[in-house]
Amino acid sequence: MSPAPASVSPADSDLVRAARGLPVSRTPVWFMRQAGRSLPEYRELRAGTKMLEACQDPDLITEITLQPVRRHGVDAAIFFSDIVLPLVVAGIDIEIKPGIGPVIASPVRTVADVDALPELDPDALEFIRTAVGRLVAELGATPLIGFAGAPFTLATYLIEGGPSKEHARTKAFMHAEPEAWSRLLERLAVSSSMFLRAQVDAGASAVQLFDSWAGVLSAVDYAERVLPHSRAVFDGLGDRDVPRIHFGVGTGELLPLIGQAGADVVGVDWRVPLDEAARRVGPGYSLQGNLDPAVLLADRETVDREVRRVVEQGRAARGHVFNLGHGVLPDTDPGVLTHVVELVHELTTGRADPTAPARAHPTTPAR
Ligand SMILES: Cc1c2[nH]c(c1CCC(=O)O)Cc1[nH]c(c(CCC(=O)O)c1C)Cc1[nH]c(c(CCC(=O)O)c1C)Cc1[nH]c(c(C)c1CCC(=O)O)C2
Repeated sequence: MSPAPASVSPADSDLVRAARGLPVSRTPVWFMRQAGRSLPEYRELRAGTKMLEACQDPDLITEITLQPVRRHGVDAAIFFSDIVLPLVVAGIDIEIKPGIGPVIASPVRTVADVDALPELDPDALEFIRTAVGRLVAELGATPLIGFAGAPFTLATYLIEGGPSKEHARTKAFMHAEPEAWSRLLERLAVSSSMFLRAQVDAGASAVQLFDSWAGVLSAVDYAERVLPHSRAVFDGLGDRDVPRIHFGVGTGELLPLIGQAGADVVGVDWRVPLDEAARRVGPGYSLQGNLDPAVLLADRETVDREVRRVVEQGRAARGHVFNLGHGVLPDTDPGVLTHVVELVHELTTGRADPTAPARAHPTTPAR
């Protein structure tokens, strides 16, 4: 692991600088779902504790968040929690079932269901502030990314009752009950924003808003019925000076819009190469992504080739935060993640001049 130099503060880290389009010492790397999933030390620590209980225990949150930073030397920690956590704290009956995802006991199907949703009390987020405070003290110069779920993606879980491929009930509700839809998303924006503020006020150095399933929408529906509510989440941060990352899967058609929600960084999945993504998002945004997580299951030569391609294509962006195009798959060998961090650092160290040729043969030892 190669920790950031002690003299650098998280606010001046490569992650924050890349997010703002400022020069970096090397391309920063972190992985969505780096905590949990593939790490044996995570499975050991989590054994016997339900996911949503772990997310409310400051000791477990702190330790699980730190595990991938220690092991991989990533350039950022992501707060260990879940997008549904604010809803759970508000009193909605949700369980995260292993291998499935969030399951809602009483799905939101009617206008009355929307109006009956409980509100989140900011005082109930004290454990979040405690955990973030501890983490920031432990992390030193490594930035902590706070996160929340975007209103649309949260609405899909509430309306479908659990994970879904088509999101048909969600889209039907959006079209059939436009007023209740907008009330639902407004309320979700309030709780996601509160969740983000709790993390930032306790010391998180950047935030990511996950609109994982926004890619199922047309650009028109997204622009009219979803984007304003995502913008409300970011607006709720007021003048808190932290970079804002906004990510969704399958958002190729939405890339020109995603940034307009108020992002500094647009997260891109593997479907659109980063040089093309840079054209689609337009000037004024950095990019995050976009190695296909499935590539990490391939041989080392393939991994290296794809990492190099992403690094090269990322040079088209104002700033590049290296990441996967979606979360780490559970079967991923943690050793490969560590290798990717090392390779990206090696390929980009001392490459302040983006036109300089990449080294053909990195010295990273084979597995
Ligand atoms: C859609 C979504 C959810 N949760 C999240 C999203 C957006 C990101 C994305 O698109 O992947 C966000 C999330 N969930 C989790 C984190 C922690 C930080 C990190 O990224 O490392 C983050 C940022 C922990 C988690 N969230 C979950 C786990 C696995 C549960 C476990 O370890 O028992 C973890 C570590 C559970 C979860 N929670 C959710 C799903 C779909 C699942 C997967 C179920 C499974 O595959 O087991 C909802």
